[in-house]
Amino acid sequence: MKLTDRLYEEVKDIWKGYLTQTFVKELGEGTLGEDRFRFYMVQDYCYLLQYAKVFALGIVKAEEEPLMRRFASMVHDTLDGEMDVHKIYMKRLGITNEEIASAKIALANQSYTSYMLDIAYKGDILDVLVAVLSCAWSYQMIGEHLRTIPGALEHPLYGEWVSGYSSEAYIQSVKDIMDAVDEIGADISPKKEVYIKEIMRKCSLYERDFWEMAYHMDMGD
Ligand SMILES: Cc1ncc(CO)c(N)n1
Repeated sequence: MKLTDRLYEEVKDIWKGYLTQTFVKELGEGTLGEDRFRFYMVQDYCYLLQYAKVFALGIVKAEEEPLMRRFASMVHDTLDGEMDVHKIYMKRLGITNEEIASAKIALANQSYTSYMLDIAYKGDILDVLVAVLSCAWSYQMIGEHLRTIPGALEHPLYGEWVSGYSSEAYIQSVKDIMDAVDEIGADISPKKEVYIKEIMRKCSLYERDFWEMAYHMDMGD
């Protein structure tokens, strides 16, 4: 079994739960309140800026040019691929750059991004990759699930989100991360495997909390 398969085994129960969380369910059904989605967009934009920095730490820690380039393209995929979806929504929802720049980051968001950055700062290349794996891969799973709901792709507001997170380009960017995890993590010790499984699990729990935070528009203060 590949390392990514073993990591998936660790978190699959948590991931299944995402599909029944109110934010994700209502997003798929198209009934999610626009105010909740707007809150999510602002927070997720802030989240992705930090997430891009986690990849950037991969560039810093990579010893060889080809690996540096792989992380550089992950930074690019985030800032100029995934965030294109956010930019479309910002325009539509009237979220300005000024609003983003002065937005306060919600507690659950701050805790999650601080955790990923902490793991990445103190760890190695594999830790960097595993810190972002749950985020990227679980969004693909959610996108692919929501896509099967009749009308979800055509929804005037939420269709773009569903198509973005189930697109060829997004799936390829997740595959790049998974391939790197399987290559770099091919011969790790049992002790190291326990350590990265814990990262995977914590990030998956933070994802669950992020969906809850978004639905309740909860700044945590
Ligand atoms: C909170 C969160 N997790 C994962 C992703 C996917 O990168 C995202 N955009 N936001």
